[in-house]
Amino acid sequence: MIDITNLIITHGNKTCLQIDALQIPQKGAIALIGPNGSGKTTLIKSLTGIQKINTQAKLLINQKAFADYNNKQRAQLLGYIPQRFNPCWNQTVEELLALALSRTIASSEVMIKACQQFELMELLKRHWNILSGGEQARVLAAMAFMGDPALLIADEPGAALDVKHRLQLIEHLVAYGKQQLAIICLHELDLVFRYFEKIILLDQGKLIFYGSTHDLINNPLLDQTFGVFFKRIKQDEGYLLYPKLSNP
Ligand SMILES: Nc1ncnc2c1ncn2[C@@H]1O[C@H](COP(=O)(O)OP(=O)(O)OP(=O)(O)O)[C@@H](O)[C@H]1O
Repeated sequence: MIDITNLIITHGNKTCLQIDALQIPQKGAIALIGPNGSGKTTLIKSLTGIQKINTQAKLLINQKAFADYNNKQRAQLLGYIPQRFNPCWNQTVEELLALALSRTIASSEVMIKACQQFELMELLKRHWNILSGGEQARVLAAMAFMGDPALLIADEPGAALDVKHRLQLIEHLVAYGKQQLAIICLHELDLVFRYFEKIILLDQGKLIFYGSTHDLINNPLLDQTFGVFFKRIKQDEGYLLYPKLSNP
């Protein structure tokens, strides 16, 4: 479903992202991880068409470059939960959801379902700029899910959420990956190794691992990349990672 070759993103003389080849199938929930500045958001911006890519690169989503889709097709193709969002003016939650709905072919029932799913009913008349960070994150998630996109991308969607809403959102995203493709950038490695079956690991702009969580968990690459020593604690549902700065 996603086919990337020769992707190089530079800013000034710094190469911020270089991916020689990466193919991702059309279903699954994939965690995108890496230290600060490793290129995760740059990859997400490349996938969502926000970042201009080099002319030699091939970046295809369902065999077509993002630029070759029209606006309506893009809305059905892609749902995006950004790290930060500022609406053009200070709209209400209801207006924002209606705007997102108008870009899809979904019925208004889908909007009601999204409101229930993300506990937005009480917030519908509230304006964006008075919402808390976590409330804003739930609105963005609802907007992205409503179109039932083939590809759902989330950039640190749980960062502002309390523990319950964070788990709910991660579970929605992972469940979404059973039918469609969801790529989620996150720093909470415990959640990664508990919920996700596949991982993309970036370091200093390079793709250094793409594969199963099972293959990465005991790989020293994980410790080297993050510059810490992880104690891996096996749980029924996955692994808890306990990081230390020095080798115990
Ligand atoms: N417009 C830009 N101009 C210059 N440098 C940029 C620009 N955008 C990104 N970078 C640099 O590219 C590198 C990768 O940035 P990116 O935001 O993709 O990292 P990240 O992995 O998402 O980091 P974080 O975990 O901190 O969010 C960083 O060193 C960043 O400073």
